[in-house]
Amino acid sequence: AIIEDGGTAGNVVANRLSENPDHSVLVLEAGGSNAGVLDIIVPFFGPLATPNTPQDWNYTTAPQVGLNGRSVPYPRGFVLGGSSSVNYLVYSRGSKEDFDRFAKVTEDEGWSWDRLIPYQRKNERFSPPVDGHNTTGQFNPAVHGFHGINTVSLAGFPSPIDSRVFQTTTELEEFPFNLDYNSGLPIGVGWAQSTIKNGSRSSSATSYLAAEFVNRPNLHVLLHARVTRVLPSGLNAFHRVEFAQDTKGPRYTLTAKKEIILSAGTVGTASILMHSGIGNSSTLSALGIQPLHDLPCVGQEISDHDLLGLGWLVNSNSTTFETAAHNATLAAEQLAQWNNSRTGPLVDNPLSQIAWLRVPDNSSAFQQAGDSAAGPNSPHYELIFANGLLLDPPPTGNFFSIAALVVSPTSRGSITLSNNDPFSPPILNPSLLAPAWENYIIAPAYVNSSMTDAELDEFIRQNTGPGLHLAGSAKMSAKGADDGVVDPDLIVKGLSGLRIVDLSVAPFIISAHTQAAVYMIAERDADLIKQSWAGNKGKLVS
Ligand SMILES: Cc1cc2nc3c(=O)[nH]c(=O)nc-3n(C[C@H](O)[C@H](O)[C@H](O)COP(=O)(O)OP(=O)(O)OC[C@H]3O[C@@H](n4cnc5c(N)ncnc54)[C@H](O)[C@@H]3O)c2cc1C
Repeated sequence: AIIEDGGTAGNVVANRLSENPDHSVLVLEAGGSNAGVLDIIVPFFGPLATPNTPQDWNYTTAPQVGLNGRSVPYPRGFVLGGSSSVNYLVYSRGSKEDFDRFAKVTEDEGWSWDRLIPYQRKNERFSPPVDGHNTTGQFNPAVHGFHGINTVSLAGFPSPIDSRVFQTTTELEEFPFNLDYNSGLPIGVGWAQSTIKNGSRSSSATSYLAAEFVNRPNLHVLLHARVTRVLPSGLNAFHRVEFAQDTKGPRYTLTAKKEIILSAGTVGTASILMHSGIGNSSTLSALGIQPLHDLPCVGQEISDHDLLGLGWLVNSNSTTFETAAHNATLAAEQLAQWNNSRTGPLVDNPLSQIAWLRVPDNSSAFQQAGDSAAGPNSPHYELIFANGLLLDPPPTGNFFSIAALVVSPTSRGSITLSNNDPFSPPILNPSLLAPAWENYIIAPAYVNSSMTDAELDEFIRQNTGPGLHLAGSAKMSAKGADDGVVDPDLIVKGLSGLRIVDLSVAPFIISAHTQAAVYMIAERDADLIKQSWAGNKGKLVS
């Protein structure tokens, strides 16, 4: 099999398929190695890994109507491990209802929460935090996997805001305590869980392609290999892939004996499909691309979360980010501590608690826009609490920050091509904050603001950016459905030899950060692939 590409999902599939020595697997990854890149490895530096770095695709969105016409950077991992190598490490699965909705629209119970639990466990190796503190009361062991491949942990360095955030849960009933937001019932305030192993990032590259796996003789990884197209191999069959190192270099072609598995992420997968002639035939013809398979849903109805970061000046000098940002000697000491013993403030990503919340049931937003969440136990918005101002704090002052995200958006955007050159970036329109509903959700988080509604609206539009969880450019739908791009087994509708395994297949964006969902999707589909290759449809082969 040829797997394009070595991202979050791609490496899962590569690992699982190469468990069988009879399967030969090649991973083609456009970016370079994740090894030795400090901003990737050190959890606290995660937000520095993008944007505009060598490991970022460096996309910029089209002007966003909801953001007063602003275009904003849209990072995606351009490196082995894909976005799992550059993300902010939050591990959140979403609600049970999110996945039960997947099962309903695809008419495949296999995508339901209950049926995905074994795949959560195959992925997750829940491990103690590096400082070895007593984690009783910080998570629910009953809902975690302890023997998987990808390490998940709680914070390993205490923060002065910890007790204050949880004090709120005893004082204000709209912020209830939730022992574990990864139970399928996320509503409330809980301890953040993150993809951290012994004080370093755990990505799909460090876990699923760890030495014991990547050294298998039947697993090959080719870096700096940019897939330009998938090519037909017969009537309605695509088993060939074309790739190149750069725009002027030669194009190479390889043929997969079994399948090509496209895992280039929501942006990359839609782009490759369309450059291959798979998409809306009339739009592709107009760009000079020969249409080969009419699938108008490719690149359509994508969605992302909206993120608004806010900071408050505080009368404390113990905020983690500013103390180091204002003091180069301290920053060097922290890095030395991390280097020497994998302890200290750099062992964590810069957040300790997360709240997943719903707009009150009596909000007028429901009358105007309906309920965008997957169900009554799924959040509309999220608050992330952090002990400092993320990125470039002012030269003086200490801050507390809250990032607010709309996690059940109604807005839908698109990915389209601007020309027929596979090396040109696509036109990326996540349609952030477009319908009024998104503002209704973000605004209640700040009801105490002294701003007028109009001023608040303007502030939100000027300061909101992407949640970076873009999903749904190659949606799965029920077999035989008129819409969608892939069937529930993730094979491209109407074709053989071509499967898509990444977040592009999500029929809805989930109400959580998305890497855990990608791991679940990939683990399940790896099993489906093994079943179909074994010609043994009823039985799991793993
Ligand atoms: C900055 C940032 C912060 C985030 N923070 C979080 C977080 O804290 N928690 C969370 O859960 N989620 C977070 N996310 C989102 C999450 O990481 C992604 O949803 C998830 O990793 C997507 O997985 P994927 O397999 O669909 O795509 P990716 O992991 O992006 O993988 C796609 C891979 O395909 C490669 N590729 C693309 N096109 C080609 C081509 N033409 N040829 C060859 N290779 C190609 C890419 O280089 C990449 O390696 C964040 C994302 C970003 C970018």
